Amino acid sequence: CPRNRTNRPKTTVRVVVRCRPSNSREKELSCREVVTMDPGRGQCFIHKPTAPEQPPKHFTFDGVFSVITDGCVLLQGVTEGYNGTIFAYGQTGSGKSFTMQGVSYPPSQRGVIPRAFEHIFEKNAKFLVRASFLEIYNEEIHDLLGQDTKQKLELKEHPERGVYVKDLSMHTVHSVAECERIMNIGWSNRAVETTYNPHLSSPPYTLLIPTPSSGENP
Ligand SMILES: Nc1ncnc2c1ncn2[C@@H]1O[C@H](COP(=O)(O)OP(=O)(O)OP(=O)(O)O)[C@@H](O)[C@H]1O
Repeated sequence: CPRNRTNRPKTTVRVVVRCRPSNSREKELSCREVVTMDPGRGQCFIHKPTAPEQPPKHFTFDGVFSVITDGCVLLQGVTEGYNGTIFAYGQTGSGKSFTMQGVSYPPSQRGVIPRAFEHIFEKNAKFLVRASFLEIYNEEIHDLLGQDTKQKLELKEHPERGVYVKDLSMHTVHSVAECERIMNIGWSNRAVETTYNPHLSSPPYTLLIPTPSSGENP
């Protein structure tokens, strides 16, 4: 992507598309894959299966991935003191959770979150890291790491801190393993398993908020 002299991306918002392979249900239904990717050009092509002679529609993004990328560009900014957010957007079952969490084996399929944790705790990096994990479901906020995950939390605004969630628990983490432990607790406390649940009018949104601040990690 275009970069300035400090090697930071020029734009503050980058849109990256990831395409997942067909799952077993789609294979059983004999669904055809209609999306192809050109990661080199950051392009994504949609083919019309009923008219293969027609040129595909193409769309250009900041990045296009058929495999997981890491969050290092974002984390580089965070460790320099900037705020950063990864916003995973897509219809249910499109692969948001998989992209963020991934699987530990094969290593190429590890998610953005564990890769980002490793980047924060990599050799020589000294940060105090606290993490929160919340879910927004039916316009209610729940703390996935709180004592009572069913308790509704309130969104507040502070003149200096900005927007924050009142009483959201923060957990100090010292290692990648601790981050993974709390991430797993958070995932298991989610309200519902949403993939392929067409009856949900309002799907839940899950936010993991690691907060590095300068200073020794005690
Ligand atoms: N890149 C991928 N490679 C292999 N399997 C994938 C990939 N992406 C997603 N999947 C699989 O597809 C299924 C749906 O993915 P996932 O649960 O991440 O979707 P989602 O967008 O988070 O859905 P929801 O909004 O319903 O929570 C899962 O079984 C997941 O393992």
